[in-house]
Amino acid sequence: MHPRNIYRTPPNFKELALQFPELRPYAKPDLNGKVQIDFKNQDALRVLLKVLLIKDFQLNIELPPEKLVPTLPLRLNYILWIEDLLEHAGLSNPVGIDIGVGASCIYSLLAAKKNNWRMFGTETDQASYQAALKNVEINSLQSLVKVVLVNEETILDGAIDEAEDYTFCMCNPPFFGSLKEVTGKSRSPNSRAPPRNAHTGIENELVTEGGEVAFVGRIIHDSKKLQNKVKIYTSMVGIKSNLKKLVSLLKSTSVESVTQTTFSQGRTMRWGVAWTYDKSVRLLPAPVSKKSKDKPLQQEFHPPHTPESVEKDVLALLDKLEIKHTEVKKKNSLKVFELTAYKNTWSHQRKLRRMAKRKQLVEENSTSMDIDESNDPAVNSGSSSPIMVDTESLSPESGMERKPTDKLADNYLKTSEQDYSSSLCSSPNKRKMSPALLEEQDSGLDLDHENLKKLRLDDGKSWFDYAGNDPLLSCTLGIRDLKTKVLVDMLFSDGTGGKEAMNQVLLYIRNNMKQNTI
Ligand SMILES: C[S@@+](CC[C@H](N)C(=O)[O-])C[C@H]1O[C@@H](n2cnc3c(N)ncnc32)[C@H](O)[C@@H]1O
Repeated sequence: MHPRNIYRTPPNFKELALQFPELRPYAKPDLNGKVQIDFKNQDALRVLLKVLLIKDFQLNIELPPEKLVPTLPLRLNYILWIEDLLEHAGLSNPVGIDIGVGASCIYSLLAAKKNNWRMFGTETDQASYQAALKNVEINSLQSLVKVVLVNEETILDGAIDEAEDYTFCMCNPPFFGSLKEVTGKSRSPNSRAPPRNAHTGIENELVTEGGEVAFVGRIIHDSKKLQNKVKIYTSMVGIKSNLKKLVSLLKSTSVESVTQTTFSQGRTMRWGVAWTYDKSVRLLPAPVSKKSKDKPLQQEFHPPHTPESVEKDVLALLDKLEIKHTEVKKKNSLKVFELTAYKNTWSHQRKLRRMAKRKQLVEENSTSMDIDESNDPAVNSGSSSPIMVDTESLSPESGMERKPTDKLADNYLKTSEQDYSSSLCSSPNKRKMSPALLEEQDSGLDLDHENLKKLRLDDGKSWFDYAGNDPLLSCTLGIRDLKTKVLVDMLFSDGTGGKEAMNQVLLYIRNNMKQNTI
C-alpha cells in the first residue's frame, strides 16, 4: 500500500455503520463480536464505497446497480503513484486524461477533488457516460472535470482535444478477453479458488478483445503517434505476466523511458506502467510503492540426502508434474532453477494413484476393491513421514507458515471487480514474443489495432491469443548445500495459482522425496 494511502489503516466498520445508517444492513458482528461487511454482496460494496467517499473525500456519487464498483484503496494507490511521478518529473498544475471513466468517474473525481487537477475523461458506454456526467455535476466539479462519449475504435488519438497538451493519462483497462474469463468458467477445477468478493461490473467494463494487453497495446500505439502531447502515459495492469509483455513491447518501441510499480492492497496486487517520449521528463528512477519483501518457502533435507540426490529427485518429481525447469544459476553451493507450470498436476495425486491402483487391481481380477491408503506403497514411497498433499497443513517448523492477516482488513482491501483475473485460464504454452517480432516493432511497424491482431509470435499464434495466457505458477527453486543439510527454497514470481500453488508443489516435493526428510 502506498505510504500516503489513508486505507493503510482499514476503516472501522462499526463506526462507519453508526455514522452511516445505510451501511447498517450490511454490517454484521462476526463470532468475535467484530463488525464485518458482507463482501460477497454487491450492494454492500456499493454502499461502502459511497460512504467512504463521503467521509474521506467529501465526494457524493450515484452508482447504478450492475455497474462496476471501484475499490477505493486501489484507486487511491494509482492516484498517489501519479502524484509521485509528477513530482519526480517536476510537473505541476497537471491536466490528466482518464481513459474509460466508468459510471463512478472515480479517478477524475478523486484527482479533481483531492488535488485540484484538471481531468479529461472518456467513456464508450452510453449509460456509464451519463452516470459519470451526473457524478461530476453532483459534486460541482464541471470546471475541473470534462467527460466525453467516444467511439470504441478510439483510445487517445481522436478522443482527446487536439488543441490541448496533457500532463498524463491514466487508465484502468478492461482486464479480460472474454466473458467466460470473467465468470471464471474457463478456470480449471484445480486452479485457485474463486475470489471471496462479489464480482461487480457489466461485460463492456471488464471485457475487451485481446484482454488488457491489447487494450494497453492500443494506448501504446496511439502514444507513438501523439508523442509529447501527453508527457507521461500510464496504465494499470491487472495480471503480472501482462505487465512483462507490455514492458517488453514498450522497450521495443522508441519510448524515452519506462517505469513500473506495484499496487499492493491486502492480498490483491495490481501493477502500474508508465512511459514517456519526452527527454526532459525524468521518469527514472521514479519512486515505486514496493510490496513487502517476500520470504521464500523452505524445506530442509538431511543425510542420507546429498545435494546431488536432492537435485536428482526434485527434478524427477518436477518432470513427473510436467513443471518446466531451467537452470539459471550455478555457484559452488547453490543451484537455482526457474520453474513454470501451466496446469495443476500436483493436487489429488493421492486420489489419482488410488484410482490407478484400483483399476490395476480390477484388471488383475482382484477380489479386494478397498485399499488402505496408509499402506499404499505408491503413496508412501519409502518415506516414514506422513504422505499427504495437504495444502492447508503448512507446519511452522518447515518455515512455510503463512503470515497472519487481519481478516477484516484483508477482506476490505481485496478488489471487488476484477479479482477473477488471478484465477483464469491456465494455458498449455507460454508464448514468448519472438526476437523477430521485437525487431519488427523496432523498425517502426505500425502497431495499430489491425496490425496487433496480425502480429505472429514464435509459435505462430497471434498476439491477441497470447494475451491472457498466463502460467499457473512461475517461481524460482534453489538447492543449497549447507554441508550438514540441503536446503530447498522456493520464491514466488507470478502465476494465476498464486503462492498457494507454490506451497502445494513444495509439499508435494517434500512428501514424495525418495529418502526420509527431517
Ligand atoms: C475497467 S472499467 C474502469 C472504470 C473506472 N475507470 C474504474 O477504474 O473504476 C473500463 C472502462 O473503460 C470503458 N472503455 C472501454 N473501451 C473504451 C475506449 N476505447 N475508450 C474509452 N473508454 C473505454 C468501459 O466502458 C469501462 O467503463
